[in-house]
Order: sequence, then C-alpha cells, then structure tokens
Amino acid sequence: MEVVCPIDEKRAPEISALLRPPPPREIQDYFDRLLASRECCRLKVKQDGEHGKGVYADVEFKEGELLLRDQMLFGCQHPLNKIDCLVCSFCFRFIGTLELQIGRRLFFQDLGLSSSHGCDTGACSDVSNDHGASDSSDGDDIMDERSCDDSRGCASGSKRAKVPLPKEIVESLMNGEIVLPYSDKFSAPPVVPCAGGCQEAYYCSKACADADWNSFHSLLCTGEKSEAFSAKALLQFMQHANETNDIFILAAKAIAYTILRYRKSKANFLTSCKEDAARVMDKFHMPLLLEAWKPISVGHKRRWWECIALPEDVDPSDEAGFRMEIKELAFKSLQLLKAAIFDKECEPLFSLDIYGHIIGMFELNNLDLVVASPVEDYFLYIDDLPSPEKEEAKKVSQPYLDALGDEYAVSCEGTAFFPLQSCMNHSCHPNAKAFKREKDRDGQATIVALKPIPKGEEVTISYIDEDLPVEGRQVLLADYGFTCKCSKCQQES
Ligand SMILES: C[S@@+](CC[C@H](N)C(=O)[O-])C[C@H]1O[C@@H](n2cnc3c(N)ncnc32)[C@H](O)[C@@H]1O
Repeated sequence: MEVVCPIDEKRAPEISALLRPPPPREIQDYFDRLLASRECCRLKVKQDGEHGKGVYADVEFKEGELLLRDQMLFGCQHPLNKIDCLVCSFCFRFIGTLELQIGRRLFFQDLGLSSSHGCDTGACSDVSNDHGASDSSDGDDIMDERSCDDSRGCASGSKRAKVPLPKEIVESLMNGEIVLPYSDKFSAPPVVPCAGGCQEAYYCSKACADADWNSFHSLLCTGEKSEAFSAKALLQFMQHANETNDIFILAAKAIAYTILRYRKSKANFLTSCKEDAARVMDKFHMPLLLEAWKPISVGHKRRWWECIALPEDVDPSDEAGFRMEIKELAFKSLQLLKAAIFDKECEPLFSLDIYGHIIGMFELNNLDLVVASPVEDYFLYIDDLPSPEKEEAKKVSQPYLDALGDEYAVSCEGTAFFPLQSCMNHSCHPNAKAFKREKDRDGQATIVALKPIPKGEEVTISYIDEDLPVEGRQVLLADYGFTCKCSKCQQES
C-alpha cells in the first residue's frame, strides 16, 4: 500500500520552496564564503560544469599537495563502533587516556559486545561502505604510510586467540590505576561529558561540547536538559536507527540543525524588529526557514527510495516492492523523530518528501569517516623502541596486546557529509583523493593532489576503486545515480 504522509500534502508549497535550489548567485555566495572560512581561497566552486557543480583549482597544485581540509556539516560514528572507540561526538578525535581506550575495549570484549571484525587497523582497511567514497589511508606513497606488521598477526590472515585479562586489571586500566609505559606520549584530550546529562555524547573540549549542543545536540540529547519534548520517543527513534540504518541519525541531525538555526535567526529578527511580532512573522517565517535550510538546500539530492541502487540480491522484477519498503522504513523513522522533536513552525521539515531528499543527499554525497586509533600507534611505538627499552616495555604491554587480539587497534568509523568535498565530481582517473595523513587525527576530510593540477582544471576524486574493471566500476557508480562516460570508461568499454 502507498505510504501517505499528510504533511506532504498540507505543506506542499513550502516543501517545493525548500526543494527548489536557491538562485545561482546565492549558491555562489554560499560556497565563496565557505571557502574563505576554510582559509582555502585556492579552490573555486563553479556551477556550470558538465556534471553540475564542481570544484576547480584556482592556482597550480603540486603532486602530494594539500588541496582542502573540509569540516563536516553532519557526521556520525557507526553505532557498533562506539563500543570500540571513545571519540569526541563533534570532531571525532579520540579522547581519554590510552589506558581508558584499551580498558573499554577489553571491558566490552568480555561482555561479548566488541564490534571488531578481522583485520581492522587504520593501515589495512580502506573502509568503504554503501554511503560513499572512502577517506582512505591506504599507504599511498605520496603520504605518510601506516605499516601493517605481520608480527602482530593482522596481515597474514592467521588469527591468534585472545588471552583475556582478569576483570580487576581491566577496571584498573579504565580508572587510571594502571599506567602503561610510554603511554603519556599518546594521551588524547580528557573526556568532557555532555552537559545535557545523556551519557551518550562525550567531547574533547568544552568548545566541541558547546558547538554540538548549539548545532544539533540540544534537540537530540536524551538527558534531563534536553530540549526534545520526549526523551522516550527520542530513544525509540535512536533504537530504530541503530537497528536499521544509521543514516537516519544523520537525517535527524540535519533537521535539528535547521530547526535550531531557524529559532536563533527568528529570535534575532524579533529583537531587532519594532513592528507587531505576529504580523511580521507571518511574512518572514518562510524566508527565515529557507535561510536556516540553506546549507542543505545547496547539496545535490534526490529522493532516497528513488536514487538508491537496487541491491544485487533483489530481483529486478521486485524493484517496485523494494523501493516501497525503503520508503516505508523512512516513514517509520520520520514518525519516531516527529514524536520526539516536532516543531509546528518547521512542520515542512517533517514531511516524507523532505526526509527522503535529506537521506538521498547523504546517499549520493557522503564520505566514510575514518580516524586512526592511538592504540595502534602505541604498540607500533613499543615495537620500534631500541633494546633494552623495548623488552622492558613489552613485559608490561604484551599481555594487553594479547588480550586485544589481532584487532588491537580499531579505527573510528562512521559516515559524514562534507559541504565542499561533496561538490567534487567523480573521475576514473582522478587528480585528487581523500587521504588521511599521519597528522590528521579528527573527522575532517583531507583532499590531496595525486598529480600536478594546473590552474583552472577541475579537481576530481574517485568515488570507487578506480582500478576495478570498467563493468565493476559502472555497477558501483550506479549507487551515485550516473553512468561514467570518462575517456577511460569509453576506451575500456
Ligand atoms: C557528490 S555529488 C558531486 C557534485 C554535483 N555535481 C553537484 O552538482 O552538486 C555527486 C553527483 O554528481 C554527479 N556526478 C559526479 N561525477 C560525475 C561524472 N563523472 N559523470 C556524471 N555525473 C557525475 C552525479 O549526479 C552524482 O550523483
């Protein structure tokens, strides 16, 4: 049966206004300001390219040169990965002592809750999910490499059994009673809990805690200071997202972000306005909502259930049924979110059409979020110590490595939308790539040049593994809603 969302009909004119791209001059202004705020005036976003918007070099770049560090607009850590890695909920850098990271892993591992799976160091994995291009650290020789040492068992495929440690030792690691040799060299910022009291979000600093609270978390916090009108409904929404698709959590962030921006600009507007508030708001409500929505309105998007590629295990004759199921899933998620944070003045944001477009935007643009773990660096450091310091340190550290097993250093993994990186088009012979350098320790996207890029040339990245045969590449690119017609694809076909 067709899913019907009453808001879609009731708010049709406002929904069309939200889905209509802003005028080109406004889009240009938005990206020019964004580039300036990233202190990155060496790139330009242009709107009239062959594939719509694109990013262009405004100076000449050398091979290996940094093009862009892009701050995410919306990001989330995969729910199971939260068990293995304690990271800042805003910037995604690792937080707390090395002992706390190891202790937490062992604690959850003992409870059978660890999510780690096979070889999962930042070095070996070019983690890629169905949400988009991967921010890889795959040992390309233009940048710092992270080696994967066979002696730790992660490259050879031979799995070593974990050697558990007593519960008291694990507790002492977590509460700071045990200090590992040289661990001070790997200390991360102290853990700042969420001021809303949810015990779900943790930060590296008060600045990150405040930024998260003001951007999204005040509406999405399940603690006692939350501004959501039902923490219970919010928990139900989160549970549904964790069990089905964490892209719903990102969509909730996009809606919360727009509502909070709308409320803030409305408050500022009313303070500065001398006329009768009710009458003025009637006129300015929609312009204020459109302005609050601007960062999302400029993103390339289609409805999720229409743009998602048909999975291999779905028979093409069942395509309509599959798309309907996806739509129903989104509708269920939206109802749960609406029960938790509905705002009458922002009602169009709770329409299924808008929800579908937000999720579709993530589907077509997102980059995998990967941040390497300091635990990996720690054990590599111990291994590289000269004798006799190495043997002395290993006497203490080895039992922890044995307890962690082959997956001793799980990276932080998630998915994120980056406003500038998401303007980069695909090429099967790209001139740039998303790449984490040794010093990139947070969730920002880092884009580096793979070859010299002359001024005026378009900056392209590969959304997929460009070394695959042409048929495989085209199948994966179908997820992004297009068939690649680059010279490499044409030659190979
Ligand atoms: C991440 S966005 C890139 C920015 C996009 N061009 C825009 O206007 O916002 C991805 C979308 O751009 C388009 N695109 C990117 N690379 C392409 C290519 N090589 N050929 C055709 N379309 C491409 C597709 O519509 C794809 O879904």
